[in-house]
Amino acid sequence: MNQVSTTQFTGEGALDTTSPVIQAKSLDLTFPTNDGPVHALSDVSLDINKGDFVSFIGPSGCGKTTFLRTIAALEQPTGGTVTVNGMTPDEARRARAYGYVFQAAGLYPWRTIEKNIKLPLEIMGYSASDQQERADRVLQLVDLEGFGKKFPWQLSGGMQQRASIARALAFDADILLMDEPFGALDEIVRDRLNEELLKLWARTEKTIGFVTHSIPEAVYLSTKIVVMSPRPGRITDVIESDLPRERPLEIRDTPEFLALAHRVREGLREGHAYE
Ligand SMILES: Nc1ncnc2c1ncn2[C@@H]1O[C@H](COP(=O)(O)OP(=O)(O)OP(=O)(O)O)[C@@H](O)[C@H]1O
Repeated sequence: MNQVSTTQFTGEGALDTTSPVIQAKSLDLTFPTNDGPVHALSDVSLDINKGDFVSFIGPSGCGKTTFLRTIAALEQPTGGTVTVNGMTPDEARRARAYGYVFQAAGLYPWRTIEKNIKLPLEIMGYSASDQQERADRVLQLVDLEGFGKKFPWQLSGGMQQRASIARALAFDADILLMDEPFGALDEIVRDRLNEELLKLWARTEKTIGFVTHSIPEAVYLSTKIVVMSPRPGRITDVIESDLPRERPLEIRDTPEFLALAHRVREGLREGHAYE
């Protein structure tokens, strides 16, 4: 049977909706340092499709952040290629193809939450009314309605991290890159934010790349779990999750969840055996 083509054409050129949103091919990255070269990524190839929630898990220093930063044009690969929506990472950054959420919320303490969200929009020259409309909408998306006039220090750590997610969403980018956004939070707050992030993902249909150290977090959130080896970071396993998209926290006690967690743990162990 002939496959129906879903290729669409836009004014800016062809956009093939069947091709991956993010595609890494044989990516290699070595940092030159005073103590000699640090080989951070080795032969990393990966396809991320539209609407995927992809987690990256691996030991400390294996290159998870470096991989995310390469996608975001914050690092230059020394070999191989990455494309984002068919563009180079640099072009994708200029096209505002993604929002980036860092480990620390990184909010300016002297600006209110609303003004923190508006800052990048201000720099980009959005009109005052557009800024306001966007700030209101994203505050609602992360359940921070009514907190826009507060200063960061008036909010809990979890709320600050939600504000930083709101800031990353303000551009309406289809891709959200998140580097251990909940790593510094306690378990209970982290659980709640994980639940909220899944709801946000379902509502907005974003494509998400998410770095974590936590096996349960990776399994709970992801449609695809990418297991990496110790430095130089290589991909040792890509696990497609068959869990339903709607996931109450209790799903973590099911045999299906535990089987996935087991496979991730085994993948991490095997990665260590390479050293
Ligand atoms: N700008 C840089 N210059 C030199 N070395 C770097 C640079 N950035 C990262 N590295 C090194 O590259 C390796 C990969 O770092 P990266 O932060 O990507 O790892 P990670 O898996 O995200 O670690 P963690 O889980 O601890 O955050 C590490 O050894 C790190 O020290």
